[in-house]
Amino acid sequence: MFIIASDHGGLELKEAIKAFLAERKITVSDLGTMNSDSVDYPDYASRVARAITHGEAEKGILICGTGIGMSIAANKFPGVRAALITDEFTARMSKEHNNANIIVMGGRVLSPEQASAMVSVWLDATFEGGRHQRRLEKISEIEEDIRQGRI
Ligand SMILES: O=C(CO)[C@H](O)[C@H](O)[C@H](O)COP(=O)(O)O
Repeated sequence: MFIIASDHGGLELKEAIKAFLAERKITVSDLGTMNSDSVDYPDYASRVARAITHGEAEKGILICGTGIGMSIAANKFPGVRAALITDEFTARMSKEHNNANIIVMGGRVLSPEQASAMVSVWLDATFEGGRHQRRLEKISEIEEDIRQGRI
């Protein structure tokens, strides 16, 4: 499953990305927010990140004003690799090197055209594995150390 969420600062960009994905016949589930009322980004980061942690979704998109708060919150969840991307290069790297299962963007930073191109690059890219897999395993070891109370 592919899921998306935003706060009020990312609402407009979320709608633009949903329209772009619909054009490409890609199904995405919208976990909110659904209107421009002010909300708290950790609540929406949690909806997407929790689903990734529990294996209920394979990939997600999060959008707030800058993308910063969503990134901080989402990366608290085990197994989540949420990448704050800023352009097509970081979008591609986030998959090829980091195997990001969530991309995060700033609704007050990017135009709909920029963001759609970045989503497209991320969806089409492939994780390279190899040395990058070794590095991801080290991140998983950090998570395990935290779980076991060693950190
Ligand atoms: O998390 C953020 C910043 O780190 C997001 O940009 C939020 O969307 C932003 O903080 C919301 O700000 P607002 O003044 O409450 O609209």
